Amino acid sequence: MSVLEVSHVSKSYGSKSVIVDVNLSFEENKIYGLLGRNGAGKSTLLNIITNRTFADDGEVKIDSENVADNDSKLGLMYLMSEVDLYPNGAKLSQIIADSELMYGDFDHHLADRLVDQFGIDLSQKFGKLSTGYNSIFKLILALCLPVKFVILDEPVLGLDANHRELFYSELLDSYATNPRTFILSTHLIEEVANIISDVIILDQGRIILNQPVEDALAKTHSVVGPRQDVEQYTKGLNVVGRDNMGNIRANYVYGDLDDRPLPDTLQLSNFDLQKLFIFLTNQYEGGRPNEN
Ligand SMILES: Nc1ncnc2c1ncn2[C@@H]1O[C@H](COP(=O)(O)OP(=O)(O)OP(=O)(O)O)[C@@H](O)[C@H]1O
Repeated sequence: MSVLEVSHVSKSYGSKSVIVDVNLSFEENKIYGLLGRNGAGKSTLLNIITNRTFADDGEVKIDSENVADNDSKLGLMYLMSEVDLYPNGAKLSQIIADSELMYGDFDHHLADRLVDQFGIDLSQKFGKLSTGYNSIFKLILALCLPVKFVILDEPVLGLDANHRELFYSELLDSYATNPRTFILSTHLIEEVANIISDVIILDQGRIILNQPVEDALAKTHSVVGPRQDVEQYTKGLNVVGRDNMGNIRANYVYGDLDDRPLPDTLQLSNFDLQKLFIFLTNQYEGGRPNEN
């Protein structure tokens, strides 16, 4: 069982702390969603994990071995990001051949299907690809290389809605036939909410949530009804957001409810991951977040 562990990792650029004492454990065969507002530090963290950027403090290990300058461990991860690692003049088929030399087995069967479904021509030169096809090509590499940790930073950048749907369905298909660990960093929370098993929220370089999606959603409660009743019922609870609709008030609670019976005037339901993300990342703006 391969586990990727991030321990006490910190990174600053000049006087700005970008990653602050981050501890994370990525277990085998899970699909993690790494979420965070612009500038939260997601790309920096993924670059540190894959040894493309050096941390000031802390370490990244796979199965208890440090990954820094450790080719056998680095070869277990593939980071797809908007940074292009391939020469503009290289043909896509050549990049696939070179990647296969570097990583070992390449799933040509899956690649052929993806090439066909996305309609990409492998005789093209990398530098001539449109933004969307640049992402599509790198996604094909990510899904077909024999790595245990597939790390995707903004995977659907530039993809149209049809291609995004196709990618999500192919990702799930590929995961089902060949379970491994995926880390998806994205702003399109609604699109990945049903795909990811675990959610990690990074805010100003700190982890403010790290849980199975199911557990996180089970702690979301929207309490709707007359303003006074809502306020009374949610007093003392962890109210992370509020909405007003005329005389009707919605208070959004994250955490456990207490044993008080729900008054007849109030309606209780759960709310979704995107709302939770917005509330938590607004709440902690400039403040001191707590893990979980
Ligand atoms: N090479 C660098 N030099 C200086 N500052 C940097 C560098 N790389 C990143 N930063 C800063 O670190 C912070 C985090 O950037 P990062 O790209 O990791 O965030 P992100 O969460 O991926 O953002 P986005 O969602 O907007 O892509 C930002 O304030 C950014 O300006």
